[in-house]
Amino acid sequence: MNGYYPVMLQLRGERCVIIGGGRIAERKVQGLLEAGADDVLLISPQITLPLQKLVADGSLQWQCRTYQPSDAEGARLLFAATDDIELNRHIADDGRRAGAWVNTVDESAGRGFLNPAVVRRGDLLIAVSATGASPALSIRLKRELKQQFGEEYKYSVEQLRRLRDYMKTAVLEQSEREALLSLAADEVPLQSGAEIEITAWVERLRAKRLED
Ligand SMILES: C[C@@]1(CC(=O)O)c2cc3[nH]c(cc4nc(cc5[nH]c(cc(n2)[C@H]1CCC(=O)O)[C@@](C)(CC(=O)O)[C@@H]5CCC(=O)O)C(CC(=O)O)=C4CCC(=O)O)c(CCC(=O)O)c3CC(=O)O
Ligand SMILES: NC(=O)C1=CN([C@@H]2O[C@H](COP(=O)(O)OP(=O)(O)OC[C@H]3O[C@@H](n4cnc5c(N)ncnc54)[C@H](O)[C@@H]3O)[C@@H](O)[C@H]2O)C=CC1
Repeated sequence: MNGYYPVMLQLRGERCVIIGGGRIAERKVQGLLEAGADDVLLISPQITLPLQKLVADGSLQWQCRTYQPSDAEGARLLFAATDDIELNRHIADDGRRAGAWVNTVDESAGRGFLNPAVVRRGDLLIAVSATGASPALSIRLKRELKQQFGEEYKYSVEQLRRLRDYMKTAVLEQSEREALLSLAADEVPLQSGAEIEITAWVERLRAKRLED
């Protein structure tokens, strides 16, 4: 079995290298930038118009040339995103030898990582993967999740974070903190509006806990 282990990576300061500059490379670059990656290098003799715009505004570094094996060196994440399966396989091998995590956009995948379909609502990040069996299913589930977890979750998760930060110092007993945070999570999605007054919220949750 080829298993998969989900993780949330922080990419700030980490070098991400994409080989190829077509529609698929464009989607990979967009995903990286949405995740806060700030050292993204793309190598390709041709790139799409949206990619050119990202180069122009400084979000993306571009070397206008074909791939060479040393490109894998120093990459944390490496994307083999050309339209040449053989070449993608070579890029993947070079990348693994250089110690990078490799994403291959075609069936030459082999060992490495896959990109899930992603819904972002502020700090809430929902990722779905059919691990290669069906990108179409991942896209459908993403559409459904977007409807189920609307924009109001951004506000809700912000408030939950504030509450939790506050409780770390204000509610010292761990079992109580856990119970209150669990009750607060049950209240989500919150009606978005002004910032919730935290001490009143904690008192309300305490009262609710006693009721239960
Ligand atoms: C294994 C994986 C590796 C990887 O790329 O990470 C992979 C591989 C392949 N995709 C192919 C096809 C398509 N992929 C998409 C779309 C997405 N593909 C994504 C991920 C993944 N795709 C990984 C597995 C994820 C999983 O299974 O859940 C998404 C979720 C994330 C992303 O790419 O960032 C993104 C949606 C983003 C969004 O909308 O949110 C579309 C639709 C479209 O482009 O609009 C099509 C056309 C329809 C179809 O074929 O189903 C092909 C055949 C290529 C060919 O025919 O030549 C291969 C190669 C193969 O399977 O052999
Ligand atoms: N993973 C996924 O979600 C999907 C993957 N695919 C696969 O992705 C591949 C790429 O698709 P597109 O981006 O639409 O293709 P495309 O033809 O638009 O782009 C290919 C890019 O690779 C570059 N390239 C070619 N040779 C190169 C080299 N030696 N060095 C550096 N760059 C080079 C080209 O200049 C071009 O920018 C497809 O062949 C297909 O197998 C297709 C659909 C979805």
